[in-house]
Amino acid sequence: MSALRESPAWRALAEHQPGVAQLHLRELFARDPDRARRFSAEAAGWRLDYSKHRITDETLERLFALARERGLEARRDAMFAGEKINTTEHRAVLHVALRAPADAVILVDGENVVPQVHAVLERMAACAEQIRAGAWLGYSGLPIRNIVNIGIGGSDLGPVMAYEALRHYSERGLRVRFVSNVDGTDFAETVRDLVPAETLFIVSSKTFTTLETMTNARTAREWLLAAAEDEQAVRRHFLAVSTNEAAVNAFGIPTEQMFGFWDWVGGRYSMDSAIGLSTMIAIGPQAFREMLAGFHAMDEHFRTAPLERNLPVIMGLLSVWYADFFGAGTVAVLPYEQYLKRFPAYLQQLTMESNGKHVTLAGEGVDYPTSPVFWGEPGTNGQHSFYQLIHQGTWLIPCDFIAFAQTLNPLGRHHDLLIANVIAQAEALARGKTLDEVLAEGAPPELAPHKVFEGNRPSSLLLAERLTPATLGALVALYEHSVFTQAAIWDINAFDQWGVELGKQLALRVAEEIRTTDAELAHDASTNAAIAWYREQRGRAKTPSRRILVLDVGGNHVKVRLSDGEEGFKLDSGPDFTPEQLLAAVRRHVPDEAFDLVSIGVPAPVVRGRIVREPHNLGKGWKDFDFARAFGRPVKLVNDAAMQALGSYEGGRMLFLGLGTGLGSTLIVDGSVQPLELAHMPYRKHSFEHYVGDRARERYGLKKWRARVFAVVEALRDGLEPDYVVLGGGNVKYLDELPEGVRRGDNARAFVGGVRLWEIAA
Ligand SMILES: O=P(O)(O)OC[C@H]1O[C@](O)(CO)[C@@H](O)[C@@H]1O
Repeated sequence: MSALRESPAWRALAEHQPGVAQLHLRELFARDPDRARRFSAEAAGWRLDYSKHRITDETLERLFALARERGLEARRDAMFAGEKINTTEHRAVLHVALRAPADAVILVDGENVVPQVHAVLERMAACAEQIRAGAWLGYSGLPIRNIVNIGIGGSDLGPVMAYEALRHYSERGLRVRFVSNVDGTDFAETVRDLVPAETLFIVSSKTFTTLETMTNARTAREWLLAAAEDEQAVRRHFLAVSTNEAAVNAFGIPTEQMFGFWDWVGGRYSMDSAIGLSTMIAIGPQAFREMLAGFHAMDEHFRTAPLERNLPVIMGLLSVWYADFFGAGTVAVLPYEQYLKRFPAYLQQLTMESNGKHVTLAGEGVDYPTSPVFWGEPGTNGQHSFYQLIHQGTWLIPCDFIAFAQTLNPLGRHHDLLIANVIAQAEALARGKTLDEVLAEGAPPELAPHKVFEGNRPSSLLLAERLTPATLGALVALYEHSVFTQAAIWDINAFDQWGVELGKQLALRVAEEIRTTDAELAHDASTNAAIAWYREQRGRAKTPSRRILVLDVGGNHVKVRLSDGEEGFKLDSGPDFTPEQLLAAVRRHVPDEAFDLVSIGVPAPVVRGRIVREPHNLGKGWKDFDFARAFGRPVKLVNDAAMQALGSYEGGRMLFLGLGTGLGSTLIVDGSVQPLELAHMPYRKHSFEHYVGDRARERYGLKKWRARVFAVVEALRDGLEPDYVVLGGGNVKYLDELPEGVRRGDNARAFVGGVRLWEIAA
């Protein structure tokens, strides 16, 4: 038998448990009207009501005795002193140093680490301010507006949770997203509507070797370079958070753009280190510091409060009580706060990667359950899902209810109802409903047993005034130290994670066996069969085909090109050209099986994929023509200028003017194409097109035409306030100079636009 099970305090608890197991919470409350007050404690803005637990004063005394016997206080002090308590990795465990005030002194190997922490925080703050002010520019000169954190585990869950939790305090002009899974869908869906020129990636990885993160980071690099076409762009669009400078540099991220942390910060304890850079960019340095202050307040409470009033200690001991003495295998975490929707997922790594261990610090097998499974969903959604089992199922599931007095989004009675629900759920779980009560309500006898609630289901109520950066920091620290307390009792190492290694190693081996399709398989029969199945399926599977036929229809020609073909070619069009002629010409030149999708740019106004007026410079029959039917393929129709514009687009708000037979015009705002038809709008004595179209150039001569183009650009720039203007179309070649700040488009970009039509909103 293990030393823990043989210890006097453990034995005392084991002897005491059957008596407590007989007691009902109804009875305990009835006996002691002061129970709620006596079994509540406060710290760092949080109030823990633990009166609805299946405990008596004696239980608590025995649990605190266990904590003392296991040397909890000494272990805690060793952590704060920077001792190498992560014995299997020979590391100190100092996430508490990440939130220590600047004048604190915490030594690791004789060196005070606090100044390093604050130096990194200052660099993070400078970077975050620059991005928030719109002063960090991407390769095309536009400000960064999208932040994508690439990381996994502790390099993802903390940042995601904190961003969601503190969204209310975030800069809404920035889009902050997270990619973690090696499943390509995660990356693809995350960047789907983002413009590379405005997107900054933060590659967050302590080791900078994690398979998932590095695979996603390389894909992000390719995605950026497909648009930027210049390696130099990587510097402007990538930051790194890591302890591995050499690997960061090898990726192409300079050291000035790397934010470091230290081996004494565990991944799941790192959301307040540089790993929180995305959080800081979202909420700003000041709010980030408030969050750190909240963490620190709870750290100080844990470090100094007597065990009997110490929130993390009480929570940790209760966890041990249920896991080891009631056989409760899980704990439900139920935040009644929508902003905390990712908190249960975050806690899963914190609790289970920390305390899901099977040997003691000395390497001996444990003969008692260690970490329970943590899970949960925000209230009230869970009530309409799994609460049934908590109320009437056969498992004992202690619950942590989390709620705030004030909502950040006051809306009618919503918050009163939310809080009424959390209070009522805790009451219902504790109290239950007896058979007599059910019958007294008039339930038919045969139905009565179904309506009985045993009650006596334990829960904690964690309450704070308001969700702020500080209360969030304190909440996370509360759970961190609760985890520490449990590990101290169980005599396990909460700071290593050897359990994730075997799967990683085997995945590498299997990946290689999939790649080299003929390598002999030497796993068990089931594993061999799964690999063989995938090899076969993979060989057969056709990547969903997306070969796009792009048709750029103009007044004189139609340019034709296939997305997987070589050079494009031209067909003749003209003032009598009809859609039927277009179809016939395409069929003559392009085999039907050569494409799956069609993009068509037409010199006519197109609204929501429909031609709304016949083109001026072509024949009749274009409006309402059913191209999808005629081609037998999905077709996207767009105005020809819009198609070229889409190909020239580099983010932000772009006005595109196409100088050709007529005047094409398109505005693209944040990737969304806004149809415009400015050509025939009144301008001076005629219309815009009258002054800058092909006929005007022929009639008035180049000099006048150029001056008029400049005047039209100016007028439209004043009216539409774009970030930049691109002048495209065939006639842009007649302009030697361009108005200031205007870029020259390239006709060939129409093809790119045609392909992009299938990627972004139009
Ligand atoms: O930050 P890294 O080194 O990419 O590691 C990510 C995660 O992988 C683990 O090492 C194992 O899952 C976690 O502890 C860690 O949070």
